[in-house]
Amino acid sequence: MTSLSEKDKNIVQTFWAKVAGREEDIGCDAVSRPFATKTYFSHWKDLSPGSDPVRKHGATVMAAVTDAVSKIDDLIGALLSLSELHAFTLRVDPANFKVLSHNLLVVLSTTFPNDFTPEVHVAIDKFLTAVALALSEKYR
Ligand code: HEM
Repeated sequence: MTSLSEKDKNIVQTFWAKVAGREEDIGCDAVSRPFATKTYFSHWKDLSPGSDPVRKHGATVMAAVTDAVSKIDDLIGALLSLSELHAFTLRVDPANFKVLSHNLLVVLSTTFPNDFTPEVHVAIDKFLTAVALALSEKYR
């Protein structure tokens, strides 16, 4: 398991306080960026970047990530039911978690150019990797 140091955890939690209230915009932007969306979301009426369902889903994903920040000491436990959902019900290829993590990093860095220092970049990257790993738990 990727280990987040106490320092990493503090950096993630401090940075995430700035994200609060902007989850919908950030999530919408991150899931709008081209990735394997079409494969899994073909049942949606409008898949275009920024469409209502994309915006709503962006907010849902970000709410889950924000929740994970508050449970940073037990990410596997916190994300177990979501891992089950993605593995067994949605059958999402876990490789996509990495793509979404990267998209989120890009959006966070451009949304908060001054706060996204190299130190923050490393801590958030480690955190999102740990989230992706926790979401992959039920695939094994
Ligand atoms: C940080 C990574 C992710 C988090 C935290 C996350 C979180 C969530 C949450 C909270 C839901 C709603 C669950 C519910 O309705 O009970 C959801 C649904 C879903 N997720 Fe994820 N997800 C992530 C990554 C992905 C990726 C990478 C894909 C596929 C490329 C994906 C595909 C889906 C699909 C297809 C649904 C159902 C959407 C619908 O039809 O309404 N997720 N996810």
